[in-house]
Amino acid sequence: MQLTISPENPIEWFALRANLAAIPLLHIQIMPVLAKAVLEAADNGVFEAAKNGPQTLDELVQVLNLNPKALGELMGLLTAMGYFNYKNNRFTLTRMARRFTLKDDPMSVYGMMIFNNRVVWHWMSHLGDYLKTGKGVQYHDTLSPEQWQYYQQGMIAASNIEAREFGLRAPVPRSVKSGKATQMLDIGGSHGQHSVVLCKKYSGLTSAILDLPQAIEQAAPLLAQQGMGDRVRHQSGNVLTDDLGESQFDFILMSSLAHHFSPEQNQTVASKVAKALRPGGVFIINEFIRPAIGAKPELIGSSTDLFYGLSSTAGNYSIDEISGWQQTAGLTSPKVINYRTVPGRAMVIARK
Ligand SMILES: C[S@@+](CC[C@H](N)C(=O)[O-])C[C@H]1O[C@@H](n2cnc3c(N)ncnc32)[C@H](O)[C@@H]1O
Repeated sequence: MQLTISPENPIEWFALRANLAAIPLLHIQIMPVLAKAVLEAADNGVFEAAKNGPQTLDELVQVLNLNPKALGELMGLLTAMGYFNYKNNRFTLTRMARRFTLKDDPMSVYGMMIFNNRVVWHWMSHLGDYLKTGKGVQYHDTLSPEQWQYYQQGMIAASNIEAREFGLRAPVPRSVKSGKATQMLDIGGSHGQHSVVLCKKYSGLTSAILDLPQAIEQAAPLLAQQGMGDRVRHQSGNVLTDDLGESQFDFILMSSLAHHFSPEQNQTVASKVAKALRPGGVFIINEFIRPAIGAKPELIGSSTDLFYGLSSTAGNYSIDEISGWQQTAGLTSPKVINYRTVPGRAMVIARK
């Protein structure tokens, strides 16, 4: 996906064509303000305050206890960005804002906004150091319990967008469909959304979510809300150091974890997975994909690549790299399913 600048009149069109528009000013002055405005709006309850209908600025000021001048500026920007409509002195949430910013919508990214505002935003000032040293924040080693909570809530919000499509399109072994195969392993599965959609779809399937103890402490209440009981349960551990056993699982998923690991670590995990799968079993690596060198640059794949470098010293990988780990581990029939709902993201699938 590309974010493009689209001219609204012939003069702007001409300025762009004639290379007179200072595009870097948009990136350095406008875009950081846009991002932070949305994050602070969510964190200060601005979207929630308009949930039940149109609000005047005065009404918002009173409910939110914010400075009238500053909130007026914020509301103007949020309106320009398409989060609110303004008519008869009142602000009304747009359809887009209602779907994605309110806490209780199933597609909401609210948790991600809080994680980004309270935790991730501070990492950005580390980018210059990262460029010099190549060493990222390594946040899995440093988060406080409160930050782990924002992280897990952020992850469930991010996965809400793709979980439905994952459930519809993830290929499982025939034995799972027929109810004969029963065991799934969800590596770094956190909140368990991916396991939950599959276990709801295939009534014979149960899933173990392998994650770090600090993550499980905060993710357990999120999983409990799904009401899956023992069919989807947490298993405390570390995939880099734990043995995954032999011929135990029919289906193994690793979603959004490969980008935190080096290629060598991913190869180690793929080899453990190959051993832990039963014959005919399926291994899916679910990831944002880095466009192959020489391919058309793509904004989501490229920006998440830099972001995962900054946050975990790793990054995105190409389809070839990911399927290479699977094949080196002895798995076959690599196949790719590109998400329709999340641009730049794919399931890379292999079988034993
Ligand atoms: C970015 S989140 C992805 C969560 C979920 N799989 C998803 O797709 O939404 C990465 C998860 O991997 C876990 N994790 C990180 N390092 C791990 C390790 N060495 N072993 C197991 N889990 C790990 C984190 O605690 C976190 O819950």
